[in-house]
Amino acid sequence: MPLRIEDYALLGDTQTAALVGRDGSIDWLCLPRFDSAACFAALLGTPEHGRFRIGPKDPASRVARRYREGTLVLETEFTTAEGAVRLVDCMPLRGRAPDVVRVVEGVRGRVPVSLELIIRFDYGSIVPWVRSSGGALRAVAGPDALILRAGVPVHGAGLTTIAEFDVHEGQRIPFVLTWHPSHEPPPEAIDAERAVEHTEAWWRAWSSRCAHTGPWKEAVVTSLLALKALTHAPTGGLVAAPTTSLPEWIGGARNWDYRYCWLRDATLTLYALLLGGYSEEAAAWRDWLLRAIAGDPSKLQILYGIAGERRLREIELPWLPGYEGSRPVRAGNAAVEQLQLDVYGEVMDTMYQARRSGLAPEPEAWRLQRKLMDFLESSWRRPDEGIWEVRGGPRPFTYSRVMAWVAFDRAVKTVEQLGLDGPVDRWRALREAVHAEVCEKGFDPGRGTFTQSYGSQELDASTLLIPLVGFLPSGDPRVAGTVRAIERELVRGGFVLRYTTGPGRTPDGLSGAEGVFLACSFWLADCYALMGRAGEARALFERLLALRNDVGLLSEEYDPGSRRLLGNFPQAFSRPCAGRLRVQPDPGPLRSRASTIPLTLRGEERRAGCLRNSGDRTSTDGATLVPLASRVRTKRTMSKSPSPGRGRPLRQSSWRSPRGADCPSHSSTPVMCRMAHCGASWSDGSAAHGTPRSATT
Ligand SMILES: OC[C@H]1O[C@H](O[C@H]2O[C@H](CO)[C@@H](O)[C@H](O)[C@H]2O)[C@H](O)[C@@H](O)[C@@H]1O
Repeated sequence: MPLRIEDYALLGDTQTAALVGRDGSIDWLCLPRFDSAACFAALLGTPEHGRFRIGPKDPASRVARRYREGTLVLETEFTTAEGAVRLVDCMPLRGRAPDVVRVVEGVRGRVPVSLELIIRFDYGSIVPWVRSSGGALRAVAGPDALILRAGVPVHGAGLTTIAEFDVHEGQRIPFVLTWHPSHEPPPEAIDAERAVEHTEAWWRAWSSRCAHTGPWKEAVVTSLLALKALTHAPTGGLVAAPTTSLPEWIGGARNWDYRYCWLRDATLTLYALLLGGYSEEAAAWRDWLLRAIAGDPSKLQILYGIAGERRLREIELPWLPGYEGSRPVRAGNAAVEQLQLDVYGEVMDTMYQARRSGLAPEPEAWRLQRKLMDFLESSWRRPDEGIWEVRGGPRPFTYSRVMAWVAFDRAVKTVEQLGLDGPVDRWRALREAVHAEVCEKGFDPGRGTFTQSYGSQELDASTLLIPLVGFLPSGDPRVAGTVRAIERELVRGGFVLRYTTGPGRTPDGLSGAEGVFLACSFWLADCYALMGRAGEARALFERLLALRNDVGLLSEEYDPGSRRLLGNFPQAFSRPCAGRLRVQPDPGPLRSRASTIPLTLRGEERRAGCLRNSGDRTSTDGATLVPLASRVRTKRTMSKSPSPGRGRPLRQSSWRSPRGADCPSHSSTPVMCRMAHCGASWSDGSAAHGTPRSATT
């Protein structure tokens, strides 16, 4: 049985990611990309579906984990009756091939350690042929090959690779697992120790550029590191989460594949990165966006594959029993076929913010945006599937139309403020028409709240975004009424449901319940801050931070009853981002609004994690709005750099540190080296024990 979701930590190389449990087991890994089939899928089944565990042979009395500061290099320390060992895990930034590097360090005493490697390609379904080759172990099936270079002898037992060895104080034993296409020769070995050093230095150089100077710095940096790990460096795409089918309710069927790029999720993430000072990632995502959506505007999708692929056919993987029995396990996502009108607002706002941030203009972008606006002009009244991607049929969702307003508003502002050319009077008129219709049909005057869709009685937490996108000011009584209604009807255990499920409730076409939605809970905190309710904003924000696991990660949802994280993990949507709230740790008593500033909120920060308020002015909330460009760093020098430890160029760019020095991971000379191999001969599964081959590296 897999561990609790919160017991996993993330490793990543900005092309794919692994989840490592507190027990030292990598239970989830897709290679070579986030959306490739998993070679370790124990997370959604049993160890027999693939995992790579290194840990003490006997039960540990204590397990402590942490990322090395400012990095995604994970240390897991196990204390046993015999002493203590530390497992250092990372995925080096990729050169030619993806690697997982694991180093066991003896901390105290002499600790018996066991290794178990179960490779099952294609989501736990294929047992590979395994051969010893050149002192390494090579597992092959179909297009995939994995090679293990181990610092101790390993051997086969049944369908598993195992090793048992003692680790004494001061000893260090390396392991490197490398994927490559099976038709190609294995990549050269890397030096595990150098790779750890370089990976650490790379992440530290990246995180040291964080522009956030306010409170909760550690939470912000961890959040940004996770977001960076969810970006796909070669294309600039950004996945919603690196997992599929972690359930929104234990035992339930609301299990979805998030290893793709949602325009919505990526847009929200982009703001967090921009606010953190990471304009290169923002530019890369803007370019990804323009490539992905190029073409006929009526063909705009709400999500794409990592490189902009359009077909993401949803299938079930019936051989996987699912996380704690939560079936079905799905790959692909049928939401790709849906109309979700909010996406147009998200795209228009992203492009508007990008221009205001000083990102180099992209000549084709405005032409494309104008086409999108033409499409929206004729389509904004169409029923759609909405932000929550309901599967119960299209409806006139209120939030979708709020975002149509955002699209027209940002089009107008792009002309007015940035001097681009367009039918601004027509867009102004449309903006007004949408606003009037939403306020008339999406608002229930009897209850004083915006509703989920026109004429519906249901509430929806997406309407919390109304003041955050600038549709109405936070002082508007309709906003206050909506916040009150949501507090009354959608709050559970202090957090926010996106809507209520069950018979007669939101017709989402799905059965079963779900947890509270963490992004919506952050939005409520944002609303409190905007409304001058600083104490409540801070309290909710800190309650949300307290839900992060021991290494600072959040999933999509949470069950306040069982106190467990739920849903895909870690989820980009759920990040406390840089500057989400700039509530001072202790603001003292609130003063009247519109007087002096009770909360140190800046305009772009007020929109952190969601779309920014649109004006550059002093708001009626008494918060100072500061142009985004004033906080975003200028583009840095980018250079080609060597691969950590393997002597091949990295495909991605490196950065200079804030102080101008080269990132140490890229300025040092690459080393060509090989690990000591055991040369053991054995097999995994049906393959015969192989004769050791000469090294192929
Ligand atoms: O609730 C049903 C839908 O759930 C998923 O969508 C959710 O995740 C998306 C990615 O984070 C997010 O953009 C969306 O707003 C969420 O509702 C799932 O991907 C859908 O297929 C499913 O219908």
